[in-house]
Parts: sequence; structure tokens; C-alpha cells
Amino acid sequence: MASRIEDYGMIGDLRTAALVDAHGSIDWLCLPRFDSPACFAALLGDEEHGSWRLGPATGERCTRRRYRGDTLILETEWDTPDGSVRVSDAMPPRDGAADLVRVVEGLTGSVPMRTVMRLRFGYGRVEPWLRRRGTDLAAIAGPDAAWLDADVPLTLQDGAASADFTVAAGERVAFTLIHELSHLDRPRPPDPQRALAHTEAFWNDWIGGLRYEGEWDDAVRRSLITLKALAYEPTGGIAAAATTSLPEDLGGVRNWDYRFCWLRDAAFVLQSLLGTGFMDEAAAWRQWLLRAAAGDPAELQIMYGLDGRHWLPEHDLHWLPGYEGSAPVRVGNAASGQFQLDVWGETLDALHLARAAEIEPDESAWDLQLALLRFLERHWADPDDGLWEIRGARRHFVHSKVMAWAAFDRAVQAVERFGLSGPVERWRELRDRVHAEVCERGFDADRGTFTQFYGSKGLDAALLLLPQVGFLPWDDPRVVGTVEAVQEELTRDGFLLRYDVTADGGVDGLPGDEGVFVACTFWLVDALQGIGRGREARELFERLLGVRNDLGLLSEELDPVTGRHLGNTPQAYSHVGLVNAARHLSGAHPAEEPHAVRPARETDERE
Ligand SMILES: OC[C@H]1O[C@H](O[C@H]2O[C@H](CO)[C@@H](O)[C@H](O)[C@H]2O)[C@H](O)[C@@H](O)[C@@H]1O
Repeated sequence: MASRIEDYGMIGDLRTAALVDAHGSIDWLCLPRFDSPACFAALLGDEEHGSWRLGPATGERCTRRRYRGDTLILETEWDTPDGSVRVSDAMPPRDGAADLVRVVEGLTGSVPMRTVMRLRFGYGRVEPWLRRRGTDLAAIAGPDAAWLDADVPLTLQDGAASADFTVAAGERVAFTLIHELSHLDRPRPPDPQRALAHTEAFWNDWIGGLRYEGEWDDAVRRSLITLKALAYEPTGGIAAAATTSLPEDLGGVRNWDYRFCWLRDAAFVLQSLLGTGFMDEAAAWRQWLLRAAAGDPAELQIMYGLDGRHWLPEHDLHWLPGYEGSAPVRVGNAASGQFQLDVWGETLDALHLARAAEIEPDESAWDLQLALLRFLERHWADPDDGLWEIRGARRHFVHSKVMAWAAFDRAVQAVERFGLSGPVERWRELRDRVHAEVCERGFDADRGTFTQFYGSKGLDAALLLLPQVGFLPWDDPRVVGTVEAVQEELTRDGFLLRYDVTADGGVDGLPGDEGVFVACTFWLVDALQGIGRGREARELFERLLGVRNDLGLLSEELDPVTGRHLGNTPQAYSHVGLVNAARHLSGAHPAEEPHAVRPARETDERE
């Protein structure tokens, strides 16, 4: 059985990522890319679906673990009656085949160790043909080949490679797994120590680009490293999370594949990267966007593959039982075919931010913006599926309309501030028309709050973003009323739901319930700060820091009662929420965030 979601740490090489639990078991790894089939899929089944355990022979949970400094090298340590031992796990950033390096180091005494590796290609379905070559192992099936280089002799039995060995203080035993397409030659295995040193140098160099002088520095750095690790380096596309089908509702059907690039999520990531000095990633994402979204603007998708591919058909992996029985396990995502109006706004806002941050101009960026605006002019008044990707009836979601407003607003600014040419009068008129309609049809004057959609009784955490995009100022009574109503109605045990699944007769069209949404709770931090309730904002932020796992990682949702993490992990949305809230609470506002959480009135309670 898989570990708790919060028990997993992530290592990655900017093309894919592995999840390692607190017992030293790698239960998730897709090769060669995030969205490739997994060769270790025990996360969504059991060890027979593929895993690689390396730890003391007694099999206990580690005593402690941490990342080595500001890197993605995971150090897991055990204190046992026989002595202490450390396993360092890493995936060196690569330009060729994928390597996974595991180095065992004796710290004290002499510790009996055991490793068992079951490679199962094709998401746990395909048991490869195993052959031994000296102390090494070759595993081949279909398009995949993997080679395990070990410093100790391996035993092959029942489709598993295992080894029992003892490591004394000062000794090192290394294992290296390399993957390549099966028709290609075996790549040269890396030297494990050099691979660790290279990984360490890479991350130290990368984090050296950080420009952040606010509070909670450690948490911000770890979140940014996690975001960087979710960016697919060859193309600049950013994955929403490293996994598929970790459930939002344990035992339920709310299981989705997040190993794709959502324009919305990526736009949020871009904000936090731009706000902390990482211009290269922002430029790479813009180029990815220009390629992925090229073509007919009517065909703009809300998400694409990491290489920009459009077709992401959703299907079930019936042989995997799912995380704690949460079935189906899905790959692909049918939400890719949805109409989510907000995405036009987020994309145009992200391109606007990139321009304002003086990322090297690209003429096709404005051409793309013009095409997107032409589409939006014709479709902003249509009902849509909204940012929560509901699978129920389309509605006039307030957040979607506000993002249409933001799109026209940024277009006007592009002309006014940056001298670009376009039908600015028409955009001004549309901007004002959308604004008036939202204030009239999306605001419930009796309750003093904006609502989830026109005429809805339900509320929605995305309403907290209205002042952040500049739709209304923080001190507008309608904003204050909305923040208070959302907090009142959507808070569960101190954290925020994204919406109430039972409101309006079941808005999302899905059975079951779900946990509280981590990103939305960070948005509430921003909103409380924005309306001048700074002390409460800080308290909530600290509470959120407390639900990160021991490695600083956050999944998508939480069960607020048990504290268990839910949903895919680690999730970009959640880590963006952390970075942005820390920046806002610290008063760190980059010049180009005109509507960021700069409180309209001073936070009197802050002392
Ligand atoms: O809960 C229903 C939907 O859940 C997923 O969408 C969520 O994740 C996306 C990626 O982080 C995010 O952009 C979106 O706002 C979230 O609601 C899932 O991908 C959808 O298929 C599903 O309908």
C-alpha cells in the first residue's frame, strides 16, 4: 500500500520527477518525461505496480530527512540499533538519458541494508525482461529499457532485483538507474558522486538568481525550487503537478491527471517567478505559449501537453486500483476540451506582465494577443466551465467574466503604456461593459457579496481574486463584503474550500465531496491582508506553513480534520500561493503588480 501523500518527497531532473516516501521507497516515476507512462506506479496500486525500496533491512520509517540545502537532493537518514545510515537520492539535470542516483552512506556502526526494485513499465502493467550483466541489470520491454548499476551483487527473482548488504561508517554503496528507449544503445552510467555534485551545483547556481528580501525565506525558496522542478526544461512548459489521480476525495472519483501545462496555472507560476527575479523561466514559458497557442484563437485550449501538444484524451487505467482505492486512475484530461473563459484573461495578463518586466520583446506575442482579443470580443458573454473545470452545466461564472474584463483592460494598457496598436476605443467600451454587467448580475446586494455565477446562491474562492486583478479596489465595500462572506461560508476547520460542492444543487456535476483547497486558502491570506486584517492574514499564513510536509511540500488539497494531504502533489498552484502570500505579507511588491495586495488601509493589528 502506498504511503500517505504527505510522506512523499520529490526529486527531479527538470523533465520528470520521482516520489520517495519516508521508508526510502520510490513509488512514482514516469520516464522519460512527467507525462510518460510510469515505471514505478505503486503510488496508485501496490509494489507489484513498480517501486524501488532502499533502506535498512528492518524496513522502518526514517528518523529524519531533508533536502541538501537549496537543492533537490533528498537525504533520508535512519538511526538504528546497529548504527546510522543516510541515503541520498537525486536525479541530475540532464541533456540525454534519465538517471536516478541513490547513494548509501554509513554514518555510524554497521547497518544491514536491503534494496528491492520492481520495474514495471506502462504504468505498472508491463513486467520487463531482466538480465544480469556482472553486478548490473538490464530491464527491457517494448519501447523502454533501463539499466541498474549497483556496487553490490543483485539477485533476480520473481521479476524483482534485490540485494542485501551491510554498510559501515564511512562506506558508500551506490546505485544508478538509467533509462533510454530500447532501440538505442545503453547510455554511459554517470559516476554517482559526480552526479550528486553536479546536481548540487546546478541548484545552488539556480537559486542564486533569487531576488527576495521578505520573510519566510526558507519556505519561499523551497516552493520556488519545487516550481522550477515542475517546469519541463526542453520546452518551457510548466506541469501543474508531478502526479495523476491522487484523490481530492479519498476513495472517490475526483482523480485527475495534472501532468500537463494549464495556461492558468502557468500564468500564476509566472507571476511568482517574475516577482522573485527568475526572468529566464518566464521568457521560456512565453515562448512555449507562443508555440502551443499558435493557430486559430478559437482553438485555444486551457491546457496543453508539455511539448505543446493539443490532444490529451482522457482514459482510465483499469489495472491500477487507485490510491487507497480511489478509482478510476485517469491519464489525459477531458478538461482540455472545456471552454474556460478566464484563461484568455490570465494568458493576456501574463503576456502583459512579461512585457512590463521587460522580457525581451517578441513580435508574435502581440499578434497572439490580438487574435485572442478578437475571439474574446465575440465570446466573452458566453457561459463557460469556469476555472474549477466543472463537469456540470456551463454558467456565467463571475470570475470568468472578471478575467474577460482583465483581458480588455490589459489590451487598453498595452496601447496606452506600451504604444502598441489596436482598436483601443472598442476595448475600452468592452472593458466598461463587462464591468457593469458583472456588478449588476454577479453581485448579490442583499448579502453584500459577489456570487459564484450570475444568480447563484453559492460562493467561490476565486472571487477573492477580483481586487488582485484590479477589478475593484481593496477598500470597495463590495470587495470587503465578498471577502467576509467567502471566509464565513467556505471556511472548514480553519482552511478554505474552493466552493461548496452542494451549492446550487451540485454545481460541479460530480459525486462525492472534497478537501479544503490549499491555493484558495493562500488567496484568503492575500484578501485578509488586502482589506486590512493583517494579523489574521499572518495567522492563517502560519497555519498554512504548518501543513506543509516535513520537506516543505504541498499537495492540492487537505483534509482539515486529519491534516492529510489530498490531491496531486506537489502542486504548482499551492506553491505559487505560498510564494505570493509571503511576498504580499512582507510588503514586497514588484513595480509591475499594480493591484497586488497593497492594503488600502494600514494593517493596524500587525504589531
Ligand atoms: O475538480 C475538478 C477538476 O479538477 C482539476 O482541475 C483543477 O486543477 C487544475 C490544475 O491545477 C486547475 O487549473 C483547476 O483550477 C482545478 O480545478 C482537473 O484537472 C479537472 O479535470 C477536473 O475537472
